[in-house]
Amino acid sequence: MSQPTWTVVVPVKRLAAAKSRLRGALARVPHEELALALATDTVAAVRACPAVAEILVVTDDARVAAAARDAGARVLPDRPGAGLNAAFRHGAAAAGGGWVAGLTADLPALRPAELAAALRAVCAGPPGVRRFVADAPGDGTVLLAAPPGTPLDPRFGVGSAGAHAASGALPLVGNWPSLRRDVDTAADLAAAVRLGLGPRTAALAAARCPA
Ligand SMILES: Nc1nc2c(ncn2[C@@H]2O[C@H](COP(=O)(O)OP(=O)(O)OP(=O)(O)O)[C@@H](O)[C@H]2O)c(=O)[nH]1
Ligand SMILES: C=C(OP(=O)(O)O)C(=O)O
Repeated sequence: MSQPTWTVVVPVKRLAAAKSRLRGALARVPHEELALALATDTVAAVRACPAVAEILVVTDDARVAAAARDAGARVLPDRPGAGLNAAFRHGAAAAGGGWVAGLTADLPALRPAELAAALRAVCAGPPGVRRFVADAPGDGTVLLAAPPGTPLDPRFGVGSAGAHAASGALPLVGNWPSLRRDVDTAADLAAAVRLGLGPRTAALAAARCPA
């Protein structure tokens, strides 16, 4: 069987408001540069994943939109402007009915091979069932995936791993440290440094060690 090709939806908040818990994590690096680097490295890693046919970045930020287009993504406006899950639903609705995954934009250490392995595991799993990858601590979600004909039905937010499980999605259990390493805090950034950052975030971190 040939590998299905995926549409991956990546919502990104306006940079001025994004990643507020990370503010000040790299001394003298402007916060918006760091937030932009995280999203750019995430999108570049998705673009390098052979299972992915299209990336839909949902954002109202002009700098994010430009970087996303440069990295090969299609950009959608952040409609209806009602938060993260609404942005995921908007992207999924534009995806055209195939295999769809929602991914957070704060995965600067993401390795394309780990994303490919997770997407393969979805395809090999039970038909018609949504699957999710919990973040490294285990309570959040980095990836939610739905087969054709199954709504993505995102439940991202605090405690989203539990919310996704309660809504009928099944966890994926692979050893994918770079996929699970979302960066919300300075400590998360330090953990991502240890895994190996994408080039844009690495360039910022090289000058300034995270606290
Ligand atoms: N398009 C869009 N993306 C969002 C929205 N809210 C969060 N995101 C994105 O969703 C991903 C995960 O969200 P969080 O980790 O909570 O990121 P955040 O809200 O920027 O960070 P904090 O301010 O620290 O809570 C990040 O990549 C955000 O950019 C939203 O309202 N619209
Ligand atoms: C939005 C989420 O991410 P975070 O925990 O990074 O805020 C989530 O895990 O659903």
